Amino acid sequence: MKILTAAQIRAADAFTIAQEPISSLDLMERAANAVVAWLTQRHGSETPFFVFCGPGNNGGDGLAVARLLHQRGYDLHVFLVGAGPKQSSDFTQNLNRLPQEIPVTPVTSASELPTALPQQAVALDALLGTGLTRALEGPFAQVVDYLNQQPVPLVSVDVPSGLFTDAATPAGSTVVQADITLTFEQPKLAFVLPSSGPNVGEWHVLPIGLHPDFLAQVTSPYQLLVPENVKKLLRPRAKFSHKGTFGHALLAGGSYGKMGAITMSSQAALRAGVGLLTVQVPQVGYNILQTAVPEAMVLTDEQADYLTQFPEDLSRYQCIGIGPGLGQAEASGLALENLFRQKLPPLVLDADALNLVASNRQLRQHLPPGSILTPHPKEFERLTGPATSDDHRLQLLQSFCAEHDCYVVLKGAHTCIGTPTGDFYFNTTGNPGMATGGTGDVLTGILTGLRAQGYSALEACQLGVYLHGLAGDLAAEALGEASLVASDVYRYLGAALKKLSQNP
Ligand SMILES: NC(=O)C1=CN([C@@H]2O[C@H](COP(=O)(O)OP(=O)(O)OC[C@H]3O[C@@H](n4cnc5c(N)ncnc54)[C@H](OP(=O)(O)O)[C@@H]3O)[C@@H](O)[C@H]2O)[C@@H](O)CC1
Ligand SMILES: [K+]
Repeated sequence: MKILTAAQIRAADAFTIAQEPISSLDLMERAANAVVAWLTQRHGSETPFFVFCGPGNNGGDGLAVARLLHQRGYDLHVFLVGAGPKQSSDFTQNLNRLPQEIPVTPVTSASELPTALPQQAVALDALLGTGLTRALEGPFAQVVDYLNQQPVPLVSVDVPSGLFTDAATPAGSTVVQADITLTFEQPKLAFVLPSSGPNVGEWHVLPIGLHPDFLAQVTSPYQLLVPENVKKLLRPRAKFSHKGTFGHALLAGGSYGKMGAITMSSQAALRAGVGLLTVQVPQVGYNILQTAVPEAMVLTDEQADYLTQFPEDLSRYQCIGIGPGLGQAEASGLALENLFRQKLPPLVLDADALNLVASNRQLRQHLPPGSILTPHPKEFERLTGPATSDDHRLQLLQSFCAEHDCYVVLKGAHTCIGTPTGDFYFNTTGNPGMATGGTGDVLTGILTGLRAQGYSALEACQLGVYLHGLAGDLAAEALGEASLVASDVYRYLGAALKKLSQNP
């Protein structure tokens, strides 16, 4: 699903109005109906709604929602901020359509607001949407501060007011802290970035029938990984297939005290469906691997406690995953240098393999093209230098992927896949329960397992990142977020694969 800029959404809106055709007022009515359908499914008519409207079309949406909720028997209170000469014509028409019984309070300062909203109420933020041109101040900022302090669910229409959708929101500015954001047709970039995402709360995309021709032809480097698209990547397993059909992966890593990491990667590669798995570990890992992962073949290093070599014949492997539990011994770095000089199958690099690459220019310069790197933000900044903002981080991601012709899976609440062509894919699965040691090792195993099966680097990233999060979601559903551990993620990988393949 494409993530569009405010300008592209305005163009989609204009195209739909001209081509469907539909009046802008009727399109607003459609948007309002979508919001009302969502709200009435979750809140009974005993819930009073307090609707805060700005002067533009976001405020117009709020007024239409208020009228439609009133028609369905809800108790409504409307507050207007900034109405006057600037109000849009659809706002004015919806204000005129508002039934007399709904109390309307114009607000020029916070002192005109009720001391506190009743606890059973829901507040609707329809102050400003995609038409925001500057940081909030005056009555807008006061009302937003007030709303952020109310002990009631705060639902933003389209965008939390004060949040810039596709540019950095100025530091320290006042922004609605929404519990829920109901956004129209397409998600916005600010929703998936770490500094603005928390303002959006839980967000839902409500389709409002913007013209499919426009949405099909508009281009965006930013995409969301959604099940409908990810599912298409899955390859069914044919009846006459055998273990050789599904590739042979090599995982290399582990060191004294860190054998769990490579063990979990191994489990995950197998659960991701790889045909054969060989694991290269230091001697200390031999018994551990053979016992914990009997399905894997194990090769041991000359060294007892850390890796100093890779197998000589690499031609039998369709993908090599390196890094989980590796440690940063100098000899391990040298082994990587030697490896990068060879003709190699596709690589997945994680954890200490990334730290070794970050601290060694040689390694960075000889990074094999087409590799997949899976850093968390700190590891990423070790590779690229510090990011000063979310936007800057995306720029660094784009230039790193282009320069090294590689794929970077930048881990986070909405993990972002960067590609050599400058595209970004944001994940939609996963939960805070997965912020626990070892989930990254599981991801490395999944990616290695998929890549070895013949999925392209981009396909493996999209499928792997989505399934990893989905497995975490299924595990959290069964066990709760707090108790979730990394091994739960690979244990639920089968269920995730099944769920994705059955997605309608
Ligand atoms: N996409 C779609 O298809 C559909 C979109 N729809 C809805 O339309 C919304 C976009 O509407 P919109 O363009 O009228 O902009 P909106 O956000 O209401 O604000 C503009 C007004 O605010 C003002 N203003 C700006 N910044 C300000 C500030 N900091 N402090 C104070 N004032 C500020 C600005 O005037 P300015 O002062 O900048 O000249 C102008 O008066 C969108 O989010 C969605 O809800 C649906 O109805 C149906 C279909
Ligand atoms: K809003």
